[in-house]
Amino acid sequence: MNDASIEVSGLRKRFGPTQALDGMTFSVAAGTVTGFVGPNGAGKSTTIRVLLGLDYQDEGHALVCGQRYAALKYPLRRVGALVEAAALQPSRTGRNHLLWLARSQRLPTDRVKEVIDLVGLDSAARRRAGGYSLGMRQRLGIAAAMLGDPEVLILDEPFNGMDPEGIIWIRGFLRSLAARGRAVLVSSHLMGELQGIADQVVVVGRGRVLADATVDELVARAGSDRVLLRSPTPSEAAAVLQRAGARATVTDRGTVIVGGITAQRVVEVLSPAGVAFSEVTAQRASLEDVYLQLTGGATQYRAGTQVQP
Ligand SMILES: Nc1ncnc2c1ncn2[C@@H]1O[C@H](COP(=O)(O)OP(=O)(O)OP(=O)(O)O)[C@@H](O)[C@H]1O
Repeated sequence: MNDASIEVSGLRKRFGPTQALDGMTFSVAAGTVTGFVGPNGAGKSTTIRVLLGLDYQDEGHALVCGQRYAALKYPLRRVGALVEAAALQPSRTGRNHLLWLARSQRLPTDRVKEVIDLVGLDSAARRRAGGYSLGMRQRLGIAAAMLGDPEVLILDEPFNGMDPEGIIWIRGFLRSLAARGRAVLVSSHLMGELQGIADQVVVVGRGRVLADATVDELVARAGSDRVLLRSPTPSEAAAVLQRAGARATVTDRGTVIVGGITAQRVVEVLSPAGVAFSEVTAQRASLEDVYLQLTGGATQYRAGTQVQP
């Protein structure tokens, strides 16, 4: 395995009655962005905290750059992390916070100006960090993570509190890091945030990996590509398609959802049977659909209701 990487294997961790990690296993290669996604309580933060030596596993191992974080000689030069945007001294300016960090880690203070520019905090860097919005604090946290120009970046929910411009920025930023050979692990509880930036997606639930695949593989694995059909005689259309071996369901809006055959095949079946139709549209399963399928049984908490295990 390449040196600039993350390797998590068989991690188990219990907090009292809660099995937070239950055999968590995955790796992140250099030059890639890996999305780490799962519902609240799935074990993402605990995994990241163990990787960074902020918490200890009961079993398994968690390595960064081939070593335990605690064994790294110059950790900030090897691994940059964003774990808690709020960990700030509010009376300090953003710039002073970074200067203090750089000095305390024996990193060159010239780097402070570079990382401020890198994250677009130039205009706010001399203001007290206590007055920063959550999005600005996230940028400051990312600037801090970048101080040592590390090989590995681990970001826990960096999109939280970001406005649309910030989200676009962070997406481009993470891609550019991967293009420069960095290994990037980015957690999120929203799959959509990772579409278009993650090379690999590790979907987790209840402390273990539910899927570890590329975005395309995940969507294909779900096998839920569908065809939407509009016909003045939906029941007849559905019956003809079912006789041809397709799955066809008439919705309460009078459309027909067809599965198991392509849009072109739908046309080929309906036309000779004399069934009229006004629309035949191929619908690709979205990453969000796949995520919901994968994590449906692993969701611990949903808005307003607690789902029993
Ligand atoms: N210090 C702790 N003490 C007790 N239980 C904990 C502690 N830290 C985490 N847990 C529990 O472990 C489980 C995993 O939590 P974790 O924060 O790792 O999940 P997560 O995937 O990061 O979720 P979120 O998106 O909500 O941050 C949860 O059930 C959580 O309540």
